[in-house]
Order: sequence, then structure tokens, then C-alpha cells
Amino acid sequence: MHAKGYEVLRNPFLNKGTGFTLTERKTLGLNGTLPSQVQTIDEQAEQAYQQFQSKTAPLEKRIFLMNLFNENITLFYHLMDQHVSEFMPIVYDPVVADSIEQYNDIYINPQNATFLSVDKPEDIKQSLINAADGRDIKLIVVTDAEGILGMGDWGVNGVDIAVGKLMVYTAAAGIDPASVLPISIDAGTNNQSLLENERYLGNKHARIAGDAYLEFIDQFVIAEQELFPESLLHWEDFGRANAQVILDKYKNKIATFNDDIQGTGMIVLAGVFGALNISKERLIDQTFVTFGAGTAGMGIVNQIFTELQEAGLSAKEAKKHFYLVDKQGLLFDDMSDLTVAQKAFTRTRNEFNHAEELTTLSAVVKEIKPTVLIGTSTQPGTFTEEIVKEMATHTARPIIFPLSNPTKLAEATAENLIKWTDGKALVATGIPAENVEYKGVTYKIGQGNNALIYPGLGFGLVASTAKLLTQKTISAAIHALGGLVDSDQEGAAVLPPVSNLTEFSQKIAEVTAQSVVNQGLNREKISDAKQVVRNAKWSANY
Ligand SMILES: NC(=O)c1ccc[n+]([C@@H]2O[C@H](COP(=O)([O-])OP(=O)(O)OC[C@H]3O[C@@H](n4cnc5c(N)ncnc54)[C@H](O)[C@@H]3O)[C@@H](O)[C@H]2O)c1
Ligand SMILES: O=C(O)C[C@H](O)C(=O)O
Ligand SMILES: [Mn+2]
Repeated sequence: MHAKGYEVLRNPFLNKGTGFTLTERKTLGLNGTLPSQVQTIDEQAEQAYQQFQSKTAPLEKRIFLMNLFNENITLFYHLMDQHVSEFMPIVYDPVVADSIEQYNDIYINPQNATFLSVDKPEDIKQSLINAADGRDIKLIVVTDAEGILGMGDWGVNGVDIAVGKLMVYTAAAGIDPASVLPISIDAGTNNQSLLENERYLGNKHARIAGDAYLEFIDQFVIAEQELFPESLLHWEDFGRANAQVILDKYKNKIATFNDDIQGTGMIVLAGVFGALNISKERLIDQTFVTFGAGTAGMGIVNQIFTELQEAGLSAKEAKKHFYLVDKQGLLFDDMSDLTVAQKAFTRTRNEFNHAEELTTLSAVVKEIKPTVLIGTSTQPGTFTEEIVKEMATHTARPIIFPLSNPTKLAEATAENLIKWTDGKALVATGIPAENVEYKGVTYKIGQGNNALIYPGLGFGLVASTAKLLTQKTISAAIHALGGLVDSDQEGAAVLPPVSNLTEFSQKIAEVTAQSVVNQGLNREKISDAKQVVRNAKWSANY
């Protein structure tokens, strides 16, 4: 039986509000429930945009858009399509960070998310069934919120990142919003301020860790695969100790990826390619210092390491290009507190005359003279004028990507990097940055955020019914994005602008789908990969 009357109006997937035609109103039992005028979606969008513009505070803007999403999903995406660069920072990073911090005070609606409690593994399956509500789920973004952006543990509040990432998927690549499911795994929280907050909406106990935690994750994956066998599982903002472990456990078994590890590695390599297009240099001639060798930092290092080998270097030669800096300073093989991922890229002390002095970023930059400096440290302002100027004295076009999010955690601003290097730095930032005007040149700043690549990648995998995500497909997607930079213009950005997000996401999706089909990893028969992507694209119209 199809929904009727208020059931239709209250279902955001079905609701068109005043957009219901007179015939629809009659057949759906809506006569008398709406004012008499029938509006087009563009008329509705214009009115909604005017209301949006009347809000001044970013969080107010976000709340308005979320309410619109809760009422009428098609109208929300129709409007977002018209204002993608303006809405991205509101529904996604950085304003999503404010909404996560204030979740317990501003909570109104669960936003079609699934809430799984570590205390109730027996409820996993039924919870997924309830939240999917009969929809055919093709894409899941799941978070346990132990490492929300660079802000640490935010417990159940972190669900907003799963909701936001999925909004970007639809806005950028056109995945049908009825086929997606955001999931919060509430494993408890070690955030004392949440535990002490009487309004906190999640489990009020410490995080469950170790075997019990991994057992819960396993039960979740089993239930998820059983219920939605053709779905892609996207992991977001897990803690450093779990992210890689979980990815390694499932990546060769199901269609899955970790956005912070793989998505970030991909966007950074694409950005480095963009920068090298501008400087006309080669990847194999670069020396990389990564500041913050955690989930994202190691994802970046591994992606570039793989690419260096594809460019002809042996693993041993390729490793020599990396210097990892974390809390301890430069990471050496004799340190006892290294992660598994870090261990593969440590240095030995006898490579240096004064290894014991390499405990700060400043000392490492002086010693190594890197050509590329990447920040995923969560430590604001750490790319100081002194460090950046030192780097610029040894390399003509320093590539500098301060990627820590949200805004308050960035290692440097784009404006300072351009000024300190007299316009020579090739910059990408994690959050959107304004153009920088310097000595008569307008410098455009690429957004080095995985949101520029995961939507196309994920949509391509879903559309092509991929069984697995392989390194081959990852490489194909990176090259598709890295080649889109207009490198001849002075002040050009190293990545394409977010205003073109829908176009290049489409391209990435097509390349991804083609790669899946080329490797025979599609579940269903596909004769034309590009066509399959085009056919799967949802459009925000009635
Ligand atoms: N722009 C993007 O697309 C993107 C993608 C992923 C992550 N990030 C950002 O990167 C940051 C890190 O995220 P993550 O998931 O890797 O977190 P993580 O916790 O796994 O890694 C952070 C690392 O920084 C290290 N660190 C902390 N303090 C330090 C210090 N004083 N000096 C040097 N290193 C220090 C930690 O020890 C850890 O290894 C976050 O701010 C996140 O928002 C950005
Ligand atoms: O969410 C973002 O803006 C990018 C990234 O996934 C992060 O964790 O910072
Ligand atoms: Mn993330």
C-alpha cells in the first residue's frame, strides 16, 4: 500500500509540499491539507533561499537547511545544487563541527540515521531494518566518532559527520538519497565533558575497547552485509588505533573503504599532482615531511609511496622520500610507541649527525629540506613563519598542505603561506579558503579535503555494483582528478574548485566504474560503465 495523506507530507523522501500537483493531491488524499496554489520546485527553492539568506550565524544557516532536509529532501538537494560552494561549508566541514559540539543542545531530529549501541549487540539487525524502513540501501557512512575531524571523541554527537558526508555524496555525485544510511556506533565516550553533561544523548560510560569492541564491529558488518548485500561501507572518523585495523580486516572481503585513510591519501596525491603540473616537476624528485603521522597522515604516505613505485622506484627507494614527524619529533625505528603503519616508514638515527635534536618540526625541516610539507597533526599554527620561510629558501615552489580540520585546528592559513613565501607556495587547505590577493596576483586555493574525491569514488563503486575496491581503482580515480587543473594561469589552484564539484565527481565516478568493470569486479553484468553511472544518477526534481 502506498502512503497517503499526512503520511506523505511527513515523509521527507516523498514530500513535495506545495509542489504536489492537483492530480497528485487528489490521488494521494492531500486535498485540503495544503494551500491552493501549486508551486514549482524553483519557486519553492527561491523562497527557501531567501529565508536561508536572512540567517546570519553559520549554525543558524545550518539548522535552517537541516530542517528543510527533514521536511523535503528533494527540495533541499535542488537548492544545494544551485548553491553548492555556499552550502558545502554549512552542511559539512567546518560548520558541522559546531553542530557536533552542540548536538545535545540543538537536537531536534534523528535525520534518518541508525543508532547502534555497543551495549545491545542483539539489536543491531533490527535497528538497521527499522532505520532503513524498507529502502534499498546501497551506501552506508558509519562513524564511532572517536576521532571526529581533529576534535577527538564526540560520542553519539558524531552522527552528524555521517549525515554530512552523505549529503555531500548526493550533492556532488548524485547518489539517490533514499539509498543511503548514516550510522552512529555508540561505543561509549571518553570525553569527560560529555559524560558530565546531563543532556548528553549517548551511552554514558567509557568507550568499550579491545576484543569486545572489535566483536561488535564484526557483528555489525555481518548484519549490514546480510541486509544490504550490494552496499558500499564507508568508515569515517574512527580512532587511530582502530581505523587501520578495521580497514585491513574487511578490505579484501567486501566493498568498503576508510575515508580518512584512503580518501585523504587520494585527495592529497591528486593535489600534489596538481601542484607538480604547475611547477613542472616530477613526483620522484620530491621529499615529503608529514607532520602528524596518524590515520590521515599514514594514508597519505602510503598512497604516495604506492604511486612512487608505480613510477618505477623500488619499495626501498620510495621509502627514502618520506620523513614522518609526530609528537615525538622525527620517527625513528628504535622508538617504542609507534603504530604499525608508522613502523614501515621510520628512519634510523645513524642517518644523521645529531639525530637527538630532531624532536621538532622546525629542526626536521632545517635538516631535511623538504619540498612537500603536509599537516594532519591537529595542532593549529604549527607551520610557523620561520619554518615556512626556511622551507622556501631550499625549494623553488614549496608544496604546503595544512589539512587539519576544522578551521581552528589548521596548521597555517593559505594567506600566510602565500605571503611568507612571496607567492611561491603551492597550497591546499582542509577547509575552504578565500582567494589570496598578493602583489597583483589572485591566488586560488584548492580545498585539500577528501570530499573532493570520495563522492565520485563511492558513487562509481555503487553504480558499477563493485565487489571490492582495489588499489588499481584508487589510482585511476586519483589520476582522473589530478589531471583537471588549469596550470597555466598565474595563481592557479592545485585542485579544481568546489563550484565544479558535480562535474568532476561525475568524471571520477565514470573512471571508477570503468576500472571496476575492467577488473571484472562488478556483481552485475555491465556493457557500458559510463552509461551505468549516468543512469544511476539521481536528480533533485519532482
Ligand atoms: N583535509 C582532509 O581531507 C582531512 C582528512 C582526514 C583528516 N584530516 C584532518 O587531519 C587531522 C588528523 O586526523 P587523523 O584522523 O589523522 O587523526 P589521528 O588522531 O589519527 O592523527 C593525528 C596525529 O597527529 C599526532 N599529533 C598530535 N599532536 C601532535 C604534535 N604536537 N606534533 C606532531 N604530531 C602530533 C598524533 O599523535 C596523531 O598521530 C584532523 O584535524 C583531521 O580533521 C583532514
Ligand atoms: O571531514 C572532513 O572535513 C575531512 C576529513 O574526513 C576529516 O576528518 O577532517
Ligand atoms: Mn574524517
